[in-house]
Amino acid sequence: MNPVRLHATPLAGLTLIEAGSVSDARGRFTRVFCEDELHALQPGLHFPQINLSATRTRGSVRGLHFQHPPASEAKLIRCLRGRVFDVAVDLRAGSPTFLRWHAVELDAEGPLQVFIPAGFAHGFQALSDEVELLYLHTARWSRAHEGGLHPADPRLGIAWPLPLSNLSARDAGAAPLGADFAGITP
Ligand SMILES: Cc1cn([C@H]2C[C@H](O)[C@@H](COP(=O)(O)OP(=O)(O)O[C@H]3O[C@H](C)C(=O)[C@H](O)[C@H]3O)O2)c(=O)[nH]c1=O
Repeated sequence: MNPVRLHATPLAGLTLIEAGSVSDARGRFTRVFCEDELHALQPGLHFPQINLSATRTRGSVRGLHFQHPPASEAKLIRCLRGRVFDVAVDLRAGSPTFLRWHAVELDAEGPLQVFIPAGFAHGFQALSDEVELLYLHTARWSRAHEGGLHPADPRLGIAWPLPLSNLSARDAGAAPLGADFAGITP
């Protein structure tokens, strides 16, 4: 099996994971997560909740979401079907890259996954129809601690590849970031 490779990004802790896989005449076997291999990302990495979303139409956007402390969460994201423009925004109070975003294209055929540390907001745009995304969460979902940003928030300036579509009422109604927003301490 090809070894897993970790790639840093300009946002400290946000890491691209080139998952280990082996291909043969039958197809491909991919190791999505291994405690030992990904210990370097976060000691004691543990995922009490795993979610799966299916998005039907190209251009649809889900997010940007995060959870406030004490329910702040890191996420490991894997595209299982189609292709997405996956975005993480640094919300960590005092971070030198506060409110900066970074995006990566993930697709079901490639080895790339992304690890998003606690303190980041996450969202994605479907670049194909029929997208499925797998999320491994380091915290349980807590409606009381949910936070959200509008994907078109002018303070973020995210360069989405396609016109935004199919936002949920929650995402479309997300309040713009106030000038006084100082971030979260995960
Ligand atoms: C996350 C979650 C949600 N829910 C309920 C809440 C809503 O009634 C429904 C859909 O949740 P939401 O509209 O937040 O789903 P998305 O807009 O697809 O958000 C997801 O996609 C973006 C990109 C993310 O990063 C979030 O982690 C993830 O929540 O499931 C649950 O019951 N359990 C859960 O763990």
